[in-house]
Amino acid sequence: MSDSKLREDMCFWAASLFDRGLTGGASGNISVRTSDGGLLVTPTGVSLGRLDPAALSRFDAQGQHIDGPAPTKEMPLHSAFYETRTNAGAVVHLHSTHSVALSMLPETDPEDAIPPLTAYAVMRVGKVALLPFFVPGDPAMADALRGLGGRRSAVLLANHGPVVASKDLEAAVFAMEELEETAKLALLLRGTGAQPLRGDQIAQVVDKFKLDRD
Ligand SMILES: O=C(CO)COP(=O)(O)O
Ligand SMILES: [Zn+2]
Repeated sequence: MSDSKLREDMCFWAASLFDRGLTGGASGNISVRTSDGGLLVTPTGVSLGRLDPAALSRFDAQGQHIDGPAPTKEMPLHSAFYETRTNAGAVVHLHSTHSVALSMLPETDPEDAIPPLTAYAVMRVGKVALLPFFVPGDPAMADALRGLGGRRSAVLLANHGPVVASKDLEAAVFAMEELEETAKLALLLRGTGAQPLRGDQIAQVVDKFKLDRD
């Protein structure tokens, strides 16, 4: 995909996420792999609702900032995803309300923070690791992600928000939408006795769509 199309797509999806209330103010950030092995990254301190395609941060394949404004302060976290999941083509981080709420509940399983309630949660999100709280921009967040060895495509930062990596930007946005909707369902259903999918039902989905879920 051309650099200019990637820039347009980033602005389109960022505005779409912002307009749907999935992240507010100047929260959240996005990065996308370019065809030369570099990255296009949202600048720090900007609203995802008002990105300018001509004002994105650009990195080369060696990870050097080559032009555009200063990148998101979560660059170490984004880089850690690309390092550990070599087929990742995009990373999206938001402060979406229901996921943030779930990250604080004592019953949230740190190994499986977004329960497998629906087939699409299993297909698009998989198991989500809950990482501890870090101050935004702390490079220790990247070390915690590296500790997962690339086994998870999505993580939930405690008291902060979700981060998703996928093969391209559209897939990362779709996975993020599914993650947030599943977190919303989990909160709505709290205390009702509603059942997540059983192990054998998850296995059917994993088998049919040839997923990797360990
Ligand atoms: O969500 C954010 C920090 O976690 C937003 O930070 P940036 O504006 O630096 O991208
Ligand atoms: Zn954040």
